Amino acid sequence: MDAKEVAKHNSRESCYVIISGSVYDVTDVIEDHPGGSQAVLRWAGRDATRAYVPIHPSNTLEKHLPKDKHLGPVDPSTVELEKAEPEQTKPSSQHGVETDITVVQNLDDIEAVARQKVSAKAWAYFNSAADSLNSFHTNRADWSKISFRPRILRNVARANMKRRARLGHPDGELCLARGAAQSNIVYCSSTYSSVAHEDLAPCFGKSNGGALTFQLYVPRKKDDCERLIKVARDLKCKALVVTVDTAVLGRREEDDRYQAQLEVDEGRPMERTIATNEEAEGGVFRGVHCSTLDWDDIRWIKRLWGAENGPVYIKGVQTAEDALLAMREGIQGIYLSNHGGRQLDFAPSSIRTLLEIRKFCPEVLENMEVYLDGGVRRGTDVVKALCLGATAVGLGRPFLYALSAYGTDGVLRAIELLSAEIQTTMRLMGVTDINDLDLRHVNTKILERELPDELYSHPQRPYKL
Ligand SMILES: Cc1cc2nc3c(=O)[nH]c(=O)nc-3n(C[C@H](O)[C@H](O)[C@H](O)COP(=O)(O)O)c2cc1C
Repeated sequence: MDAKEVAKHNSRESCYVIISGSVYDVTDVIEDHPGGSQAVLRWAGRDATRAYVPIHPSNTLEKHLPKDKHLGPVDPSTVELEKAEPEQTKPSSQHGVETDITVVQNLDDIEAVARQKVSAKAWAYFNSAADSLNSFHTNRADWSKISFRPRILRNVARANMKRRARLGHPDGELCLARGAAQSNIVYCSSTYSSVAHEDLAPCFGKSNGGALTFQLYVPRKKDDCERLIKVARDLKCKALVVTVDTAVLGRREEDDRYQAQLEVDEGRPMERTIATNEEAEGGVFRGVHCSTLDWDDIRWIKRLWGAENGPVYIKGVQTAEDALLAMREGIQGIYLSNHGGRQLDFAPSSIRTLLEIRKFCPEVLENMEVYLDGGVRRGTDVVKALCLGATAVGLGRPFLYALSAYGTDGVLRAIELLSAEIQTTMRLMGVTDINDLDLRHVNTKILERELPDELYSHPQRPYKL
């Protein structure tokens, strides 16, 4: 096909794109695209290879686009070369000098290297958070409201760091999976992993450690949901982690601003659809996830997954009430998270939610696995979470940064640094076994003062869980 012919199909009504020398009719999938319709329409009638390839698993088109929409090769002599996006790559430091991996001493150092290395587009995506960034900043600030109560004169020459944990949350790429497997860490692969799930699974072969779990964004169509759960089951993922805090997508302004400016610079301003929910259709608002998701759906998902395949966890719990409801529903574990501050602004940090659970329904901690993430950057953060009863913690951005800065080596370095910090913290607290960490070892008074006095209740309108 001639590229001029492709260029005619440049609208919502008829949308062709060129990817790696082939033409595809993507008209029918515009509305279902996880990045929103604009992400596709931006490339309507054009060569989308450079935008598409880095973030999609290689088999995506085969899997999601019917064969009759694969329109065959484009005549290469008719394709105009697309201008490279500005700032696609940057020197590794302001002075153009590589920072050796041995120089980075903590996760913030790694983030600083990544910031220098990644494209402006990637930075905007990784770093962005909702609205005024309050949740994002609180996630880090709340850790400093808890202090330790160290004990002295204990022999800490040996420290046991092993703990039975079934879930963590580094975000998903092949290097992350390899790093997790090598370091015996649980890896939770995103629904939108840019590496096919089938390619991640072998990293967790018999001779390796760690475990693969599957994060599920519930799509609006039931059969899409069934298909995803089947993928997770077929790959023998050890747990299903259902993300429940994305009924609508938070507004990540840094990311949106970056994209919009790019369009303006290229003379193609975006459609002004952002603030309205007029596109909402079939129970979906701003985004592609199911906006009608409720406890009935969770029951359905649990049945579909099957108890014999491992636990189902829900990710995005932000109150004691919902933790209690999850327990009553017989959910095996909850994952306290505000999505790294990317969803609701002014959401509680997960450590605050954990403290709230301790205060109002400590039985949750006896009966369920409780994971958390958000702003975990130091071994001291991890130790505080464990003292308060978390089963394990997850990290999002730090591993994206580690991967961006140094590939798999960066992931291993980040794990090494964090692990060393945890050990040092434990020893300086006089603790030799990670399983001995408990409430005795922390002072939570400052953060406790900021918790509600009670779960809201009104004489005429009694509180409904
Ligand atoms: C770039 C990026 C992509 C993310 N993608 C997903 C996702 O696909 N599914 C999900 O449940 N959470 C996703 N999250 C949220 C993370 O799983 C995690 O909850 C959060 O990043 C933890 O906060 P932290 O980045 O401060 O460690 C994403 C976060 C970032 C920064």
